[in-house]
Amino acid sequence: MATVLVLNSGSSSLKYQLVDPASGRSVAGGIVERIGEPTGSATHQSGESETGETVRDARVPDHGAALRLVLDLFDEAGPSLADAGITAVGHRVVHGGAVFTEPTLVDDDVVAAVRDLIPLAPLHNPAAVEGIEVARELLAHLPHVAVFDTAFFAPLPAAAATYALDREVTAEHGIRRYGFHGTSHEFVSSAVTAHPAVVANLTAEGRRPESLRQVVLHLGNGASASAVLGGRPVDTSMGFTPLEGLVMGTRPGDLDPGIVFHLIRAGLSPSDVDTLLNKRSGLLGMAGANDMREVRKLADTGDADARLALEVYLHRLRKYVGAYAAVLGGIDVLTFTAGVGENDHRIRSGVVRDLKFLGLTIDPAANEARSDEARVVSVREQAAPGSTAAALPLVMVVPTNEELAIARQAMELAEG
Ligand SMILES: Nc1ncnc2c1ncn2[C@@H]1O[C@H](COP(=O)(O)OP(=O)(O)O)[C@@H](O)[C@H]1O
Ligand SMILES: CC(=O)OP(=O)(O)O
Ligand SMILES: [Mg+2]
Repeated sequence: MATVLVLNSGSSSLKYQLVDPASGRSVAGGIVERIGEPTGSATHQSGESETGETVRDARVPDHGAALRLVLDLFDEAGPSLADAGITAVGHRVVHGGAVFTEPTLVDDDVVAAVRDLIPLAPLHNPAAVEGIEVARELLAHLPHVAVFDTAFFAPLPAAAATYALDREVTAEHGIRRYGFHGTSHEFVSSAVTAHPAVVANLTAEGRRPESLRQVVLHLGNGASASAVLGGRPVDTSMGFTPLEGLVMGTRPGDLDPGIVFHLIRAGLSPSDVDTLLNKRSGLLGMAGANDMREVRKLADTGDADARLALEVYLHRLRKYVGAYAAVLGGIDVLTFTAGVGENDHRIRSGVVRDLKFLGLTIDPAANEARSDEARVVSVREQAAPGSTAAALPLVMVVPTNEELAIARQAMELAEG
């Protein structure tokens, strides 16, 4: 067996998985949480069953310490990394700027370039740099591959990627829409294109996959939407940084830039505003909790702030789906993914409920059923007489797997 160790360094967490890219199986994995806070914890899963779980509470000062803890957990709870057939380490890097549009073998120059991009992704790139540096030290015998969130969106059409600013300023500062969560948008939109219900529809209608119009909603702690035509991105909601677009756990998404100047003139420093927008806004700012499960709980007990936060969240989503329907000239498949998108059926029905004019529907039983599989949750009208496939447009739930996508790309590059 040949495996890849995938590291996803977040601002305060380190997620990791040992993946067999050939079978898609996750051999082991886990998460170190609350890095840099007074109390941290690690949860390590040494197999696919719940029983193989080891939990360790400890203060974890930085991402280097987190990786050391992970390697200790592999030593103690297994599986042994020495016998796991690791061929590469894959690193998720959020911002690749204009420099990185493909998975890249890491050397000192690559680390330096990722460090130079820190101002564009202050919540994400510092952790990636730290994770890569420590991993290269502790796992020096292995090739390290960086996979960038921005890569999938590099071919965005100029009309979507360009900000309507002074062209000299945009050129001098590299200002454009880069887009993020690209590994997830690519993985999910490809899974949709290959899904039997979609293939059957295209065949029944005599259409080629190149004409498939998709909107993908990646709703996790960070959240983004993409419009994808025949597998190529044509628009996305995150922009120069991962701040723009949808309402997120701690980020506001779209915002009048005039608010920033107003707050600075009112006495906040640029770094205060940065912290406000990256860490204290979104669901957390409006409702006091960044986790959708907690916001729901509060709303269900009648908390007015939480109810408003949910309305703002849904309103923004409907706006983007409508906008992307206009960009694509219609929607064939609307897909929900990531923590909120995969698990919260009320968000899904809340988005689709008012989009009947686009032909989008929701089947309550299918929508509320629990499953880890890619599935159709819209009403299953027949695509053609005698066909078992539901007619387009479809609403789908497709679990994302950024780790598997990174593992495949890292393996491909490492094996040359
Ligand atoms: N059962 C659930 N119902 C609603 N929301 C959920 C559920 N499980 C997880 N979430 C949401 O998903 C988020 C995490 O999503 P995830 O895709 O793992 O994000 P990230 O990769 O950004 O950490 C949580 O913050 C929470 O808001
Ligand atoms: C780019 C981004 O927002 O990533 P995450 O959702 O992991 O915070
Ligand atoms: Mg994520």
